[in-house]
Amino acid sequence: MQVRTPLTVITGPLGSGKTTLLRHILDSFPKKIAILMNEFGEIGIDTKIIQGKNVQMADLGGGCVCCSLLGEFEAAVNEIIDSVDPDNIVVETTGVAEPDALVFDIQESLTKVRLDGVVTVIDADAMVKYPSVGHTTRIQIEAADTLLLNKVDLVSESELKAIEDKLRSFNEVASILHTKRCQVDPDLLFGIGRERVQPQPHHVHQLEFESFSTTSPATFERQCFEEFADSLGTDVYRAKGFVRFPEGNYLFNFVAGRWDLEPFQQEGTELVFIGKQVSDRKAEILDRLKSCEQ
Ligand SMILES: Nc1nc2c(ncn2[C@@H]2O[C@H](COP(=O)(O)OP(=O)(O)OP(=O)(O)O)[C@@H](O)[C@H]2O)c(=O)[nH]1
Repeated sequence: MQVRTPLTVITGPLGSGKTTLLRHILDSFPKKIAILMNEFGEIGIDTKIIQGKNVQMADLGGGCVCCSLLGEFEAAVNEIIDSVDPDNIVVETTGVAEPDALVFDIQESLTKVRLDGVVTVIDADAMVKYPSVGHTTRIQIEAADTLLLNKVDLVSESELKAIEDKLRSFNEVASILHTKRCQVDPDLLFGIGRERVQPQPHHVHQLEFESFSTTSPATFERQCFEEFADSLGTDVYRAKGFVRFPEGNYLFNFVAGRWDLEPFQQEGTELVFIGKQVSDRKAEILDRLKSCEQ
């Protein structure tokens, strides 16, 4: 009988640290890992961040793996097993995905894998800024075997305790690990051997978030771009991508009003903007960005 490949699902709200966790796993876990990514937004930014790390990748394209891509998902899983025979498969879902349907599908229909565990990354800073837990986040918390309470550097001890109590009220069994930049021993995430069975979900998933993207061959003036980033907070919840300044190329990440720039080898400028009614502000945001071109 063929041994089933263990599959781990990484889920969690937009910008909570899922890609940061993947990068950490790839740097620190000495196994042959294959990654499947599902992104929200037209350009696969995360795929490009992970590429080059000597890892086998499959990009599921735009959309939400929870509701529209299950057939494509199964085909990608089978192809990756047949072509590279990985020790572990890791699936990163988009921040807007509700993982219960995916978990059900893996447990019920996928014959070549077994669900090893679900890791949900939670943004402690966002939980303080937006304390009411939305429907999608709640499902992500409930599905978890491991809850990574991430970004602990941005909140106080008492805030952390309150968040932990809230997580516990939604999920009594998951282990809760506090992390900064998802620095966790990968052995704690793999080999879980999940036995909890997911009942078939019956949700109709309505996307709350919209996104748009832009690309540009231009070089941007850094100070102007930083002012542009400071101004994004009211319109955008999440933005990410690559931007070219005179001094080099950078990875730009914006989550809930905070942003950073990290030197990154990726030519050109391509950015994705995600927010609740972000399409209404598209023209204005792109005009402000264009004014920073050199
Ligand atoms: N201060 C702080 N920032 C963090 C921490 N972990 C991640 N970040 C930052 O949070 C931002 C988003 O991280 P990502 O790993 O891209 O988040 P994600 O969950 O993959 O985002 P989506 O795929 O868009 O949902 C980046 O700027 C990270 O550097 C942390 O523990 N502390």
